[in-house]
Parts: sequence; structure tokens; C-alpha cells
Amino acid sequence: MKPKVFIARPIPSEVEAYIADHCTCEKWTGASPITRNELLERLKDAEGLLITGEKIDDELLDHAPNLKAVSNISVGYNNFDLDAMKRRNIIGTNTPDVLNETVADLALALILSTARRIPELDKLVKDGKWEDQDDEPLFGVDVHGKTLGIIGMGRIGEAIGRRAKFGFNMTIQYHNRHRKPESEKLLDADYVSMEELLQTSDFVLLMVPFTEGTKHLIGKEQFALMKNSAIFINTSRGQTVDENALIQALQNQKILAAGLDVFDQEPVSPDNPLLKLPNVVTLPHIGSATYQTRFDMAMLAAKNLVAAVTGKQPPNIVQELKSGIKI
Ligand SMILES: NC(=O)C1=CN([C@@H]2O[C@H](COP(=O)(O)OP(=O)(O)OC[C@H]3O[C@@H](n4cnc5c(N)ncnc54)[C@H](OP(=O)(O)O)[C@@H]3O)[C@@H](O)[C@H]2O)C=CC1
Ligand SMILES: O=C(O)C(=O)CO
Repeated sequence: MKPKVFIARPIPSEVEAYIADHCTCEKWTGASPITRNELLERLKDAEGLLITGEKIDDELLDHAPNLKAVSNISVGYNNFDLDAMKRRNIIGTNTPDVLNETVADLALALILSTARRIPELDKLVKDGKWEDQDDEPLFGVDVHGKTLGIIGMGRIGEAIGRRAKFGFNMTIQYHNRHRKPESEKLLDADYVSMEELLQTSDFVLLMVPFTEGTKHLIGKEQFALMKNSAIFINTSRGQTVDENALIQALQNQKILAAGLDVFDQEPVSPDNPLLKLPNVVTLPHIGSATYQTRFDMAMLAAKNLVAAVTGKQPPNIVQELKSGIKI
């Protein structure tokens, strides 16, 4: 008998066919994303679950007595209650590496868009308000030759660093909890304290996972250390930043601008003051969202899922669940 899996997100038909070769599939076919209650109702028989970011906690696991594995179509797995999963011997997997270059492209797009005020000026042209391009109020700031401080020099952080160093001749500095000598060598990057990074970077870019240790990693104190000319980019998770402190820093011109792919609450509320600030470029958590990369992520997540429910070692069990899980 094939193992039963539930597919909670739309995936390409080729990926679904791969799963169906090995498993009996049920899938969510609703027009809008599955709600929490609908998901809980569909898990009675499921041995495997394919999701993107839905919360996996005790309540959900109580509804899924046969569950063996949860496969995230994302590299971030802050939606996993790791303790709850460990207690029940649930395998949790993610999709590292296949999205590095695409997310890095988007991070550079945010750097360029904020520095050169692309969305604001696009609107100005389309609104028929283009009078004189030598008008100082339209000027931006240079990207090339500036210092980029990367907080979270991991797989994606390094891909961003490569673009910034070799494409834009930027100086790279970074802060992690541990040094990463290979990135230092590749990018001629300096490992600096968080304080030094915040004080000396022209662009501060956050690329850490969201964990207990990174909640509000950047807040009032950290914005106070940044240059008044600093541009802040967040492509990690919204919760790594104290959003009220960010709003204050932007409103009080403590920093120059911000580029945000992620928010504390997603989708972001239309009332969020960040949406009213001209010096903020916003995106709808779209870092990995190209056709090819989303396909690659879905296929990798499918391979993780199929391996886990057929008793094989999945390629990408998340670090914290690697030990102690019985395959
Ligand atoms: N906007 C989007 O669409 C996307 C967002 N993401 C987010 O980006 C995150 C990073 O992905 P990826 O690069 O693959 O992950 P990696 O694990 O490769 O890199 C994370 C880096 O963060 C560092 N880090 C972790 N905790 C801290 C801390 N407290 N202070 C400073 N540095 C820290 C780690 O180094 P060390 O352990 O030495 O501290 C590591 O170098 C994902 O978890 C996800 O949340 C990912 C893809 C798309
Ligand atoms: O992979 C992730 O963690 C994302 O945020 C979206 O691709």
C-alpha cells in the first residue's frame, strides 16, 4: 500500500505526478489558501504533509495521528515547533540552496530600488509629473563603492555578497555568531561585531533565520547605531525586526530608507504606516518567487516528502531534527 500524503499548497503538475508515483495523494483544491481549520480536518490519515509555512504544533499534530513527515516548500522553517515534532518523532524538511541565487537577485533589486528610488520615480513618470531630471529632489545615492553589512552570511547571504562585491564593487562586511572563513576569502569580507557593522555600513542587510535568538535582532538600539544615511534591507523574516522601531527610525530620519520583502504580519495590513512612507520599498515576500525556482523548490520538497514516507533518508532534514529521528 502506498503511503498517504496531503498536499496543502498548489504545486506544478509534474511535481504532483512524481509524488503520485510513490504515494496516494490528497490535495487542497480551494481557490484561496487552506485555512487552519480546513487543514486540521484533512490530516486524519496523512502520513506525509507538504506545506509552505503553515504552523506545525501540538494542536496540528494531535489531528494527525499517522503523520511521519512534514515537508516545507521553503528554506525557512520557523513554522516548525521543533520540540513538538521531536517528541513525536516527526521528520521535518526544508528546501535549501535551490533558491539562493533567486533570493540574492531580489535582495540586490531592493538595494538598487531604495538607493535610486525606483518605485517612487516610476510613479512620478507615470503620473505625468516628470519636469526636469536635473531636479535635486529626484536624486538618489550611489550603490557602487559603498559598504554592505550582511547580518547572516549564510547560503543566501554569500550569494548576495558575490553580487555586491563583483557586480557593484562594494566592500563587504558581515556578522554571524560564527566566522565563515570561506566567505571572507571569496568576498574579501571582514568579520565584524554587530555594533561595528551597524555603525559603519552604508547598507545593512538582514538575512538570518527567525529563531528565538533572532527575534527583534534589529530594534531601537540598533537603528540608533546606524548612519543617518544608512539603507536597511530585510529579506529574512519580519519578526527579526522590531517594526515599530523601524517605523520610528524612518519617520525621524534616523536612517535614510528601507527595502522590505517581509513583515511582522503577512499579508501586511493596509494600515501599516510603513506603506505610507515614500522612503520604503515594499514587496509581498517574493524573494524566491520565480517560475523556475518555485518549481525547483516544490520538486525538492516532493523528494524530501517521498523519501521520508517511504522509509528513506530525505536529503534535507532540518538541522535541529537530524539527531534522534528514527527513519
Ligand atoms: N524573503 C524570502 O523570500 C526568503 C527569506 N528567507 C529567509 O532567509 C533565511 C536564511 O536562509 P539561508 O541563507 O538559506 O540560511 P543559512 O542557515 O545558510 O544562513 C543563515 C545565517 O544566519 C546566521 N545567523 C543565525 N543566527 C544568527 C544570529 N543570532 N546573529 C547573527 N547571525 C545569525 C548563521 O550563522 P551563525 O550560525 O554562525 O550565526 C548563518 O550564516 C531563512 O531561514 C529564511 O527565513 C529565505 C529564502 C527566501
Ligand atoms: O524559503 C523561504 O524561507 C521563503 O521565505 C520563501 O521562499
